[in-house]
Amino acid sequence: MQADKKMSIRAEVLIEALPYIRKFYGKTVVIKYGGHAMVDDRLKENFVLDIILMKYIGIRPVVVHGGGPQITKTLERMGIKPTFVEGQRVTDDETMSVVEMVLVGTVNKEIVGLINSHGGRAVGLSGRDGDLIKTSRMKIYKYTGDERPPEIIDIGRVGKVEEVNVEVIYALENSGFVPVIAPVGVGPDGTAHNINADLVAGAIAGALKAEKLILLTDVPGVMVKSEDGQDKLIHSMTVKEVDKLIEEGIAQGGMIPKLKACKKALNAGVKKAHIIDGRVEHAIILELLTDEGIGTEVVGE
Ligand SMILES: Nc1ncnc2c1ncn2[C@@H]1O[C@H](COP(=O)(O)OP(=O)(O)O)[C@@H](O)[C@H]1O
Ligand SMILES: CC(=O)N[C@@H](CCC(=O)OP(=O)(O)O)C(=O)O
Repeated sequence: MQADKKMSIRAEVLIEALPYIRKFYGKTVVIKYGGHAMVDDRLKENFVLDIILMKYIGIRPVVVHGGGPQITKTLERMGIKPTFVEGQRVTDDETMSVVEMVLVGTVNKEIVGLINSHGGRAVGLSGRDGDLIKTSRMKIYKYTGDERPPEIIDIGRVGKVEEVNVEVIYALENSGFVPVIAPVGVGPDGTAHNINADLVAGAIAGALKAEKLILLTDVPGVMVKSEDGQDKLIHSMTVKEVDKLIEEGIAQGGMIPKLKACKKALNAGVKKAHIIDGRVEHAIILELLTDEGIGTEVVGE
């Protein structure tokens, strides 16, 4: 390709981004960075560059990260077998200390370190800092029959988000920092609760009335089996369809909290939520600043 042609394509790409930059200038975008999308160093670097770019063009990114696979690996090394119910980790006291150590001590610091060493300004915190995320103990109801009351399954020290103290986030943003939040909450007795990171991201996006919630994961989006048995990507769905996908068993395991997070965020006033493939290089920028749009978008009714 000729050099001048190459230059003009580059210029076109930048110009294509202009309406999106204008649209999202000054707006908050909550990004959930899932543990499965933290695959290798190159992808991690692409992720932090996207966050830094967003910040420099005037968007207000708030990062919530996961680290489920990293917690599981540490537990297995210690000889503890991980158990999940509806995508939530059953968390006893010993598991809780591993969760906090891995999420707050390792994963959070790695992301903050990467953003800062690439020219951004990030501050890491967990939901216990400044009482950012207040939680109660989550109960899971299992319905066993029409007539019978539901069985309540105890999954231990797992938190349900009750309140987000947005002042903590505003304080950091107003000083030019990108908040990077680990999904650990504080219960009424001051002890730590483990919270699914998707649900934290949904609650924070809702509390901030964010423009967008973007959930990065390891699949192209929400998939459904088509008649020929192939997995097909759902490009767009409304918040009304979320419960149906869960009830019909189309969305399972880790996809359940993602869809619930999208629903919660949209019901709280967030304009759009996206479930996208974090294994695609620069997935956030592709979603935010190009005409293409990737993954599944969830919109209001
Ligand atoms: N209908 C569905 N479409 C896509 N993925 C689904 C669906 N149902 C269940 N899943 C599972 O959800 C997983 C994503 O959730 P999770 O493993 O918690 O990822 P993360 O660590 O990124 O939060 C996928 O890898 C897939 O196995
Ligand atoms: C209660 C609960 O399940 N908490 C999650 C928190 C981390 C998380 O959500 O990480 P991903 O987003 O990478 O899956 C866990 O212990 O795995």
